[in-house]
Amino acid sequence: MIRIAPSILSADFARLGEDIDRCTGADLIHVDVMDGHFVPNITIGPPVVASLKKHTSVPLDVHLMIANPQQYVEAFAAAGADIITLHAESDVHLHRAIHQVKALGRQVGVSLNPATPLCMIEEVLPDLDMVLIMSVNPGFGGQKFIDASLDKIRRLRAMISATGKDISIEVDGGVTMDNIAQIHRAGADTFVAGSAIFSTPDYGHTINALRQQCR
Ligand SMILES: O=C(CO)[C@H](O)[C@H](O)COP(=O)(O)O
Ligand SMILES: [Fe+2]
Repeated sequence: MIRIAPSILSADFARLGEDIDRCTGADLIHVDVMDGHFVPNITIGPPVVASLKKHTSVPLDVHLMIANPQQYVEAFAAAGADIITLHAESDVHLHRAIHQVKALGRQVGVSLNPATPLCMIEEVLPDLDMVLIMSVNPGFGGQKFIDASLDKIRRLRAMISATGKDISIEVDGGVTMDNIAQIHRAGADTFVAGSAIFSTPDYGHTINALRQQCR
């Protein structure tokens, strides 16, 4: 399975619906939620997710880069998030937060910053639908892929194999036409791409080309 998830952080917020419609072939729409505390940037909240839900049938992949995620999980689930991903660094009670998302009937992911080791999720890995490896420091689009992420993805794939469960590895940050095949070979199956898609004239064509690079 290969999933391409355009990150609307790089879309034109004044024409969000139109930009999403132009993402033909997208498997997920990646929604970056930033609060100005956990990361040094502010983006969007549940009302925008609710509007997107009404606009598109593509599943919404909500990446929470916020402090106290447990306080907001219910609102994002009610707004229509299909996958809710929290950062391991943002909640010392990660187990509770994961089970809060599951109890709301949503798929759950946990994200790790580039400096956070894989052992942070060892105890909760079998509970997860997805692990999101940040391949840039979160907060902004258009940054360069951190090459050390490749080895981290390989080690995570081995950890997942040992669980015997079907857990996705999503990679977010600096994914391009030039490196997506290498990231796929390392073990990732879900690819977030913001600037690599929204800086091109034909988003659908670029999504298809990114997928073809993995084949
Ligand atoms: O979570 C994110 C940043 O914190 C974004 O999803 C990510 O940066 C995508 O942008 P690009 O593909 O341009 O790197
Ligand atoms: Fe993201």
